[in-house]
Amino acid sequence: MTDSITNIRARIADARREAEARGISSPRVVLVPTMGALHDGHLRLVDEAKKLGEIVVVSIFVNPLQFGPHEDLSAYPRTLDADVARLAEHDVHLVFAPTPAEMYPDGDASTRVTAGEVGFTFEGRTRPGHFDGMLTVVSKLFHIVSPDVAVFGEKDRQQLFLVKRMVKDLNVPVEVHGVAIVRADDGLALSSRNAFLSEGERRSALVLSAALDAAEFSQSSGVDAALAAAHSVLDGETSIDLDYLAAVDPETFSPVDDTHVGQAVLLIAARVGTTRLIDNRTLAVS
Ligand SMILES: Nc1ncnc2c1ncn2[C@@H]1O[C@H](COP(=O)(O)OP(=O)(O)OP(=O)(O)O)[C@@H](O)[C@H]1O
Ligand SMILES: CC(C)(CO)[C@@H](O)C(=O)[O-]
Ligand code: BAL
Repeated sequence: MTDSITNIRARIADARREAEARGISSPRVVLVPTMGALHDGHLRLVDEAKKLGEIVVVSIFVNPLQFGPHEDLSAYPRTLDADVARLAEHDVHLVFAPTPAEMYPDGDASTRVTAGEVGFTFEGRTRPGHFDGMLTVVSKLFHIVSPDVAVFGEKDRQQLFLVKRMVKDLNVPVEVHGVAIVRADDGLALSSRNAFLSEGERRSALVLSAALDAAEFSQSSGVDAALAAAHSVLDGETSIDLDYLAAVDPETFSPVDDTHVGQAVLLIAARVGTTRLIDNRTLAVS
């Protein structure tokens, strides 16, 4: 039996040959990396991927390397059969879903990609090692699939920043494309982890996007005013446990102060019950 790494490479090579036979001289391979439990946010990434190239590959792998010892690795939702069926309905047939043993035959990866300073802030501060694990697996996926383009969601804004920086720092020949956050009608950013929320917790979780809405409303008064507006929504909200609320420069991911003018990204992370959620909004501060 061939392993899924050998298999996906052969299937991508076949897809290239088929596209060339149809007269497409240099078909572009577009990779959408995911951890599965697919929702409409993932499918938006797939729709973007289809616009960016002729051969779309979706990877589904819950990467142990990016989970801390007390995080939700074992509980993380795994719905592979439903995911593959949903992708087939979207005309995506190249799904790379390796086992941990295929990705880490030695049980671990001694060689890692490190995220540097930004990897220790915000998500990285609460989840030490998370971004090294994430960049290491993304790097492996890039080597396995050899995509021309890779698509990531802006919901994981720090991740997108770090992947773009890795590609630049290491001269990886992949174009990284970001996709805007897909939200439910009530404003909650779609996330696989939303499946963990009870009805009440889901209602409480709406305060994250409400805080970002308030900040956006005040963006013309500067960074401090935007942060204060967000805090006024969060203050006294006992049903969530705020991890961070901060404004960063999208070019550097460094925190910005009230003198900052131009684009700033407001980041928020909070625990709702036992579920940790993140969200963000790009503001134009003046
Ligand atoms: N609501 C969303 N809008 C846009 N992109 C999204 C959204 N949710 C996830 N993505 C993107 O999909 C890709 C795969 O993410 P992942 O499989 O971890 O799903 P997730 O919903 O972010 O799950 P998690 O609960 O782990 O945060 C990432 O690039 C992520 O940013
Ligand atoms: C990019 C990724 C698939 C790497 O495991 C993961 O971090 C995710 O789903 O965002
Ligand atoms: N969606 C980012 C992957 C993670 O939380 O581990």
